Amino acid sequence: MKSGIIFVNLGTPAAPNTSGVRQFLKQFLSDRRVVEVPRLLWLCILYGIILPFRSPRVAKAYQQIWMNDTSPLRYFSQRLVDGVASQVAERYPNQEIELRLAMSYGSVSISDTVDELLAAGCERLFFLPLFPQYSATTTAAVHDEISRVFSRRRDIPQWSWLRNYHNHPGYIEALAESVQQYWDENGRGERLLLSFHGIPKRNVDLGDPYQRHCEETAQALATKLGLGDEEWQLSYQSRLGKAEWLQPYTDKTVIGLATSGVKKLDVLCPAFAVECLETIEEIDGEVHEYFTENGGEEFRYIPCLNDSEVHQNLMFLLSRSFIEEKTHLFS
Ligand SMILES: C=CC1=C(C)c2cc3[nH]c(cc4nc(cc5[nH]c(cc1n2)c(C)c5CCC(=O)O)C(CCC(=O)O)=C4C)c(C)c3C=C
Ligand SMILES: [Fe+2]
Ligand SMILES: [Fe+2]
Repeated sequence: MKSGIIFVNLGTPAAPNTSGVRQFLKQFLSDRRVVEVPRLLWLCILYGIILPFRSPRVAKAYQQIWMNDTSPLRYFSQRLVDGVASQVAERYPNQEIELRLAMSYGSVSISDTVDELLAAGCERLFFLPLFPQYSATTTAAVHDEISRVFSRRRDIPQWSWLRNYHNHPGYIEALAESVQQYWDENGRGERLLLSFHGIPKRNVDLGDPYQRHCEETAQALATKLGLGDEEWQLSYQSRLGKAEWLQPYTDKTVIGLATSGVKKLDVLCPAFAVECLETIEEIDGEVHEYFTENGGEEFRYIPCLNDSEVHQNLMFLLSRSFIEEKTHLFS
């Protein structure tokens, strides 16, 4: 029986220009899972302020980081999936398994990817959102889209998904290995800052487990690296709008560390499977500058897992339970 594995990332503009970014932001920020502000008020803010003013500014930022004719997010995600596909082909030579990358927003959509795999004869599908920590803003949005796609079909295939892997030993090990390798090559900073993408605090108050997942990832990684409480810190980045988001904020934390005399700071962004605008431009750009402007000397950004071998191995490991699952034998 032919199977399909669909890795899902957030999405990225089709082109690094104002119209490409506008189209991407429009789709992304219209999703009720992402923004829970009352609809009419939000549409006024989105169409009156965010789309006209933010799109050209963000387009410039994407131009700075665009690589190999695409965004780093798509580039590294695709290379990661290609690497896992090679491993799967090698380890399961007698099984027909197709691997694809799809995006929650922009192309290639989850809907087109499912259509393609079903047309190719896949009878079971596995979705693996590249969000280690569950949040309704990202993971549930993927689930909504999967449900929407199947709601239009009469014959729904056997399908499953991986909801989260924030404390999977393989994920913690992969992060620890990546940090340790960075330290082996560059020495250690005075402090390790673990900066996660933020969400509004209200979402957590209403039951989103994201903050707990981030804390569990951070604690497990610190334990794996043998770090004492004074040697690491957790913070939340990428706040948008005026409402309170999860605290402490990354920018304020970094300024605080610099002004309190930390000269050499290591920074890792564990919520991002691969490099993107929020890591390259925001963390290694803006936040990096805040550190040096306030007395810090070395801001050392540790890259995401990207398309590294440890990351490919982790994704292979996370896919294996689906590949070897026996439920399809009953159909
Ligand atoms: C409005 C609120 C936003 C929430 C909530 C949010 C949650 C969230 N996002 C990611 C991962 C990524 N976000 C990225 C870009 C991005 N995010 C928001 C807003 C929210 N994100 C915006 C407006 C943008 C676009 C850039 C900008 O205008 O600043 C990206 C990068 C995409 C790329 O192509 O590089 C990622 C990845 C997570 C994990 C998350 C909640 C847990
Ligand atoms: Fe985001
Ligand atoms: Fe941002």
